[in-house]
Amino acid sequence: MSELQFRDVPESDVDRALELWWLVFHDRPDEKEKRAYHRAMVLRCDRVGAYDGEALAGFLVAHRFTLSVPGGELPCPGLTFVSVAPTHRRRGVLSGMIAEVFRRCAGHGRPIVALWASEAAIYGRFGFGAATYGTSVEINSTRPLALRIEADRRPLRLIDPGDAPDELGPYYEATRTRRAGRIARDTRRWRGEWLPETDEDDEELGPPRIVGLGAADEPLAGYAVYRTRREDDPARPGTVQVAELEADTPAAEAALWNYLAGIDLTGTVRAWGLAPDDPLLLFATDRDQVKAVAEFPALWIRLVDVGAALTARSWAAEAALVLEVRDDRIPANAGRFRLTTSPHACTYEPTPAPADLTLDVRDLAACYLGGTEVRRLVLAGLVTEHTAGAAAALDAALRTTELPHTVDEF
Ligand SMILES: CC(=O)SCCNC(=O)CCNC(=O)[C@H](O)C(C)(C)COP(=O)(O)OP(=O)(O)OC[C@H]1O[C@@H](n2cnc3c(N)ncnc32)[C@H](O)[C@@H]1OP(=O)(O)O
Repeated sequence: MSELQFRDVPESDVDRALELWWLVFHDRPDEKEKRAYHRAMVLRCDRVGAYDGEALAGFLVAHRFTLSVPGGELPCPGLTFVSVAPTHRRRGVLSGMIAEVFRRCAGHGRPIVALWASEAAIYGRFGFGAATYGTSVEINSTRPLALRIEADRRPLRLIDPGDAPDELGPYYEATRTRRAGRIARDTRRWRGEWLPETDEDDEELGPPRIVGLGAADEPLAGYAVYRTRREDDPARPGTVQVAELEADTPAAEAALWNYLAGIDLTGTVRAWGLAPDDPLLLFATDRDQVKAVAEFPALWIRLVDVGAALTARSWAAEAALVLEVRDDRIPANAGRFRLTTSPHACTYEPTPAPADLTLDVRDLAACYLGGTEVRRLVLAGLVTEHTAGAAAALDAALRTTELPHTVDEF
């Protein structure tokens, strides 16, 4: 292996980069239409290649996303298609590509980077922390869904997927201000990622269906995007697979779950990634009927420029704390800094003062959107609290009304 070079992947190399992606994910090259879709998507992204001479040993792309953070949003490269040739594994190819991404972000107004990990063990070493979690839920819908609250009685209506970007887009945008961790979706993303006729991960599922709450001349009060699976054996009921459910109120949410659980010829509703604080988990009468079957780290965040990231979000309470941050990949983040927060302002300045808390940059990333409590990390032995009450003070400042959450896997 000659010395690796980490550089841009020109358009002329995109086809072999896609071949590498199919190879490492044990996938079959897409059919023509899908191939063109992926090619066009990759061309819209920033691209990093690891070149061993002329051979492409590694590849990744960064979507140019905008991510909601508490109180606002930030530009956020979204890493995906991370692929290292099987001939070049464990020789620092991924490490070199990630370092190149960080170089491109630092000082360019991109203080955070996000990804979904193929394996949870990979990205912590690079300073990524799991910033949102998903809860997979399974509902036994062979009997009526038992709920402790009254469902909203407004009419339900089916929405043509073709109209979804216009009908659901503005509603989804509004939810981004409620929950951190959500990426802005343009029409192309709605159509390409959310509403393709065939589900990429499960081709046996039917086409996308959308139900909205509220009459056609009323503002939407909630919606669900779902697909159904028909069983060939008439003795076995089918499945409703929920991709996304958003609602204004618990009553609106109850109406949508009632609808999904009531679809004829189905006996199970599965939702793969609800927010851990989704109201369904509390207002379901029978938690044997509505079961949380898995919890998983969803969106991973890296604070590439800790100061810029911290001062860009809003804060729920006043705090004045010295943080000692460890970051062995980006030295500018490492050291002691005084964090001063209030609901109106935030400063973050280097200081020689002794630390109240010592923490790794990956753990700060896990707490950044408000999804993980610092106190829990102290209890787990990951964060050191030098001043009693410092973790509680930081938690009070980080707190958000609703937990961060996203189902926009990329
Ligand atoms: C955001 C996304 O796209 S996620 C998709 C990630 N890609 C895949 O899973 C496709 C198949 N796998 C691959 O292409 C490669 O094995 C990769 C990308 C996971 C790793 O690439 P490599 O070039 O081998 O990683 P690299 O040599 O830089 O390893 C860096 C460190 O991570 C560790 N590491 C790498 N892969 C893994 C893994 N799968 N599990 C645990 N640790 C890992 C290495 O041991 C090394 O540890 P060290 O720093 O203690 O020595």
